[in-house]
Amino acid sequence: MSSASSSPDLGAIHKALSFVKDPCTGQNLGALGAIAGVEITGADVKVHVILGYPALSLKAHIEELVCVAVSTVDDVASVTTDVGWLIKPKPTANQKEPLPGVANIVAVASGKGGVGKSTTTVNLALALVAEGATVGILDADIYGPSQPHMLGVGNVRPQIRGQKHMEPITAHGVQVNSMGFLVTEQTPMVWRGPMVSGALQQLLGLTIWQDLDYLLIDMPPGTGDIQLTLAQSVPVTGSVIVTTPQDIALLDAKKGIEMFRKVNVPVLGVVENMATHICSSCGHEEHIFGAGGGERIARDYQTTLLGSLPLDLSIREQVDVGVPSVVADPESDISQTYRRIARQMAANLWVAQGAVIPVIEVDDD
Ligand SMILES: Nc1ncnc2c1ncn2[C@@H]1O[C@H](COP(=O)(O)OP(=O)(O)OP(=O)(O)O)[C@@H](O)[C@H]1O
Repeated sequence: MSSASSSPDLGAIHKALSFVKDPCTGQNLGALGAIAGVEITGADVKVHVILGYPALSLKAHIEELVCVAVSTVDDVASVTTDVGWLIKPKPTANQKEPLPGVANIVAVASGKGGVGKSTTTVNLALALVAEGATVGILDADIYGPSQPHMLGVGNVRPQIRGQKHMEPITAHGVQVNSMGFLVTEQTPMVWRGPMVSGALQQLLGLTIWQDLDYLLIDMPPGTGDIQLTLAQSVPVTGSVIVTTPQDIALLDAKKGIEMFRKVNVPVLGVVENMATHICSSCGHEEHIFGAGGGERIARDYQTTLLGSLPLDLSIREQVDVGVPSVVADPESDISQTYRRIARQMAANLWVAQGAVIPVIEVDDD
């Protein structure tokens, strides 16, 4: 900083900002189009930053990075900054019309059943809310619809509006509707892909979603006809694959990645669930389902390992009573991991150009 008598140069400020990297994408804020404005009043500078993903827990950190960078410019006396976010709809490869009230649809899928896809979906949705987004969940897991139960509203039914429209149920700040309200325990067995996709489209279209930045779809497990038809029949903007590090689950997860690539839905990354277990008596850490699987699959398929969750009693207990970890214990390591994964997923969606997402350093904030 030099004399404050003359005004700082705008070009020099932008140059300084070009060295500020967004912690999630690793790209500079200027290249991301995130510098929404620079106001110079005498020697005072105000920088407006608008990110394309919710980043409440990174806000202060990014503001500091911006202030430090701009304060090195000649003739700057003071810097203030304001980091916000605006989540815009991304176009989809299948060019389906966007749903009213929904900016982006993210399908959460797993090849294998029982790997924790629904548990991960609900915690990621709540993590996105905690980071400052408006979020809904469509429970399309016809084999085991569990979202209303995991959100503690298993006994509530959506309100019908004007004969056929449904109001989603809101729980812990997330809007939710479920295919479980349409099916009996027997129906999934006899439904084929087109029938499921028809029911899903109906449910999606007839639910009055309120200004969602993200609608997460909890997909049925598997990579067959049903899942492929689902992925093609709605305007899906991105997908996330949940797997355990076990070889058999990884094999199925690969099929999931291939399925989404086939229909040109960007794979935003892989979440490794039940990666380790820490014994509650002796504290010994074990890789029950094997080690490094998520990282391998992400590397082999040029996608991102968004993060790993441990096999932890609290995760199971908290969804069982309808208060998932991110709400039950927001400051815990587990909740922070869900929030980091959610931010990275949303940031990857922001920069997604096509089916292949570059491998990105996940910043440990
Ligand atoms: N990280 C974890 N630690 C401990 N328990 C977990 C974890 N993740 C999920 N679970 C538990 O594992 C069981 C299966 O999880 P979940 O229902 O989320 O799996 P899913 O992949 O959605 O299953 P499905 O294939 O039936 O849809 C649940 O009882 C859940 O509470």
